[in-house]
Amino acid sequence: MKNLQFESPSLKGEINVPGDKSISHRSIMFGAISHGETRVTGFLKGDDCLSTIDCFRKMGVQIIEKEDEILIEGKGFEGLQEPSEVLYTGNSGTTTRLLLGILAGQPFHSVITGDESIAKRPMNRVTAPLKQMGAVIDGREDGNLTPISIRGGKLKSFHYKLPVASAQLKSALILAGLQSDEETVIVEPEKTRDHTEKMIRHFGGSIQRDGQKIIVNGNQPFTAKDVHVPGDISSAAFFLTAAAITKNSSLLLKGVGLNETRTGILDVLKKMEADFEVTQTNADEEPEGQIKINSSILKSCEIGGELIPRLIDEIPIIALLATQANGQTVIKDAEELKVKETNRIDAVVEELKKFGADIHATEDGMIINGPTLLHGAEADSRGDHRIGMMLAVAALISKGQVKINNPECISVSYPSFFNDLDAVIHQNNV
Ligand SMILES: O=C(O)C1=C[C@@H](OP(=O)(O)O)[C@@H](O)[C@H](O)C1
Ligand SMILES: C=C(OP(=O)(O)O)C(=O)O
Repeated sequence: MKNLQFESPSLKGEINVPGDKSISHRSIMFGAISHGETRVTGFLKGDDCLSTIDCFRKMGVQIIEKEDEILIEGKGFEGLQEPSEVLYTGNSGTTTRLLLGILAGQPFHSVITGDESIAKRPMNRVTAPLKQMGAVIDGREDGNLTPISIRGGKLKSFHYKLPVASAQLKSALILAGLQSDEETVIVEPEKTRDHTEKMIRHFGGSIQRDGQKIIVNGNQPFTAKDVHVPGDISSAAFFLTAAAITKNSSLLLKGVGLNETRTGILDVLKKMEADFEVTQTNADEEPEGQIKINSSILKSCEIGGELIPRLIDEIPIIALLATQANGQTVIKDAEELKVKETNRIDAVVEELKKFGADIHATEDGMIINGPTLLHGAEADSRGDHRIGMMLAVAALISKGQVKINNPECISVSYPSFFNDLDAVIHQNNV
């Protein structure tokens, strides 16, 4: 339980945003399936990414964790070994789904399982196409739910239209396709984060994109290459919101990843007329920059369509932002929120109602009327890191005490969240 109470806090100063979770996962995976030593800097030592390291170690990959870098001794796809233990993916959907794609091409048996949240998340979207490619997969509900066992092997050429816009599904199929002798063609309904594609090119491979179609050939050799992980814009989103909705705030967020498949939150801040400025500091394949944001007078907006995959993990904090915007904000086309760490439509709506927010759930999102004065509440992260951080930011503008149940889960994606928050708060703490 975390008790928070603030008196008109302002946020001032700088934050070095911790490493991007999606890129950190992929740095370990590509380091492992390439040949030679990969050095990763900026790696996010959050629980989810540590689960990825643990699974690859169980497959015989040597990974050394140092204070500020990770060293991976890559052995290629062919160097992965049959694990003698269950591969435990913790709370991480990304680890579970991408690993299934890698294991689909491996001629050995393994079992994947995770925590109680993972046990409820649909894996069919990945296991069904992987079975069609030739992997032997079983699990609860015919391979939909963990624990899942998989025996991979030779994979067939595959053309597949993704039924949902999911970077995890796309990436799992790409990782399987890389182990096939033939071509894999994937069509996505909407463009999702493209870190896997960028990693392939970074490690010396090739992958083509033609509109919504992605084409990848198997049997590509990957060569180790150092990876610099930029800061996670999904983590920065909590502080962007915190600064925008508190009075007399001015924050500088440094080292933020600006991959355009991830910057939907910036589009929303623009639509809401927030007072912020982005300066790109490098134009690498994964661009990076800094964002200066001040207290803002916000306007409501509509969020849906192609924007959704570009901000899917930011919706809980965007909902809080919307409680402080003038007018009605409508979030739609976001059914995918129901199959995250929690049902994030229900979790956001039910938890924010406890603070007095004017918010209600719809089939594919939520409707929020603002601005509303929030009051203290006893709230629950429900074991979902993004809900936990959203509640902590809500506490900044709530009159009275806020109690957050199970704040520990925040370490999944942002272990230093409360330290960073403490460092930028200027207030009369009660
Ligand atoms: O590929 C990734 O790294 C991720 C993709 C998204 O999930 P979906 O692919 O299920 O949309 C996102 O919600 C998750 O936090 C990370
Ligand atoms: C949905 C998330 O992660 P994952 O799917 O990897 O558990 C998230 O980080 O918000």
